[in-house]
Amino acid sequence: MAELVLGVVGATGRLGSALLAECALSGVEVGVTASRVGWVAASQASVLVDASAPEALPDTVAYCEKTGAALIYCVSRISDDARDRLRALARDVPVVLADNLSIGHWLQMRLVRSVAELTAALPQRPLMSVHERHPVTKADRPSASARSLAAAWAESVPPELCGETSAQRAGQPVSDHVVTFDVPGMSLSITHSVTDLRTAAAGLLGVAGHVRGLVAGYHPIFTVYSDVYGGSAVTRDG
Ligand SMILES: NC(=O)C1=CN([C@@H]2O[C@H](COP(=O)(O)OP(=O)(O)OC[C@H]3O[C@@H](n4cnc5c(N)ncnc54)[C@H](OP(=O)(O)O)[C@@H]3O)[C@@H](O)[C@H]2O)C=CC1
Ligand SMILES: O=C(O)C1=N[C@H](C(=O)O)C[C@H](O)C1
Repeated sequence: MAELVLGVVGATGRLGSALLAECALSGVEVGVTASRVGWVAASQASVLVDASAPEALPDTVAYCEKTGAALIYCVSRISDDARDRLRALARDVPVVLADNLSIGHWLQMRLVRSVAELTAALPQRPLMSVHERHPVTKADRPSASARSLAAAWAESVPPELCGETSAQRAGQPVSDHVVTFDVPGMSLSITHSVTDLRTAAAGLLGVAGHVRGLVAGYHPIFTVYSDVYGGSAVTRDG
């Protein structure tokens, strides 16, 4: 298989620049960068990462269709129309939907599923709620990660046990996601905090080679991490 060459759409942004820095540290070639100013292609990317904004999707899809590059899509606001375009692209190339690239999010998702399994036979099952916090600069709400956490719980419990998802815009970069399980007289919370987007960039580079070798199709980042780092509790996250 050819060498991994990354393309980064949104290269001047918070996540994109963390990715470029991580590529420089690990010696991964970056063949394409893009921002609102335009696209710069020094060599053909085998994996394109879109860490930009919903408006970039047509150019991103066109690049992957033309070159066969796999796509890792990180933009957190995905309209129904965008989802349809991504699913259509996934007929031809691997498309990874990356709601949250931090390994901590993968662990938190797995813990939510474990709590669902462990509480299935309890006389009273907990109500789960999700709270997410991002800085005031985050454009959308609730976060993609918060929606995935709520969906993971909803897969295996009745609707009355699915509590609120709340969103707060305040505080430090980058994010907190807290899932809380309540039964009368007791609460259990599991918190995932990200303080530096380097963790997201490192998570992505850890699986980029694997993504390049995936078959065409729609692959949630949750399943990618489960494939690479083990375990079998695999369902959807997007
Ligand atoms: N999955 C994950 O782990 C994470 C996901 N995200 C998500 O990634 C996305 C980007 O976040 P963040 O880095 O904070 O955003 P920033 O606002 O810091 O950066 C946005 C980037 O996208 C570029 N851009 C905007 N519009 C276009 C366009 N039409 N064509 C090409 N490039 C464009 C900007 O270019 P310019 O400089 O020219 O404006 C800039 O490089 C968000 O949806 C965010 O929620 C963020 C962090 C982690
Ligand atoms: O915009 C961000 O910063 C982040 N967005 C992602 C999300 O919407 O879940 C992941 C992480 O929380 C950082």
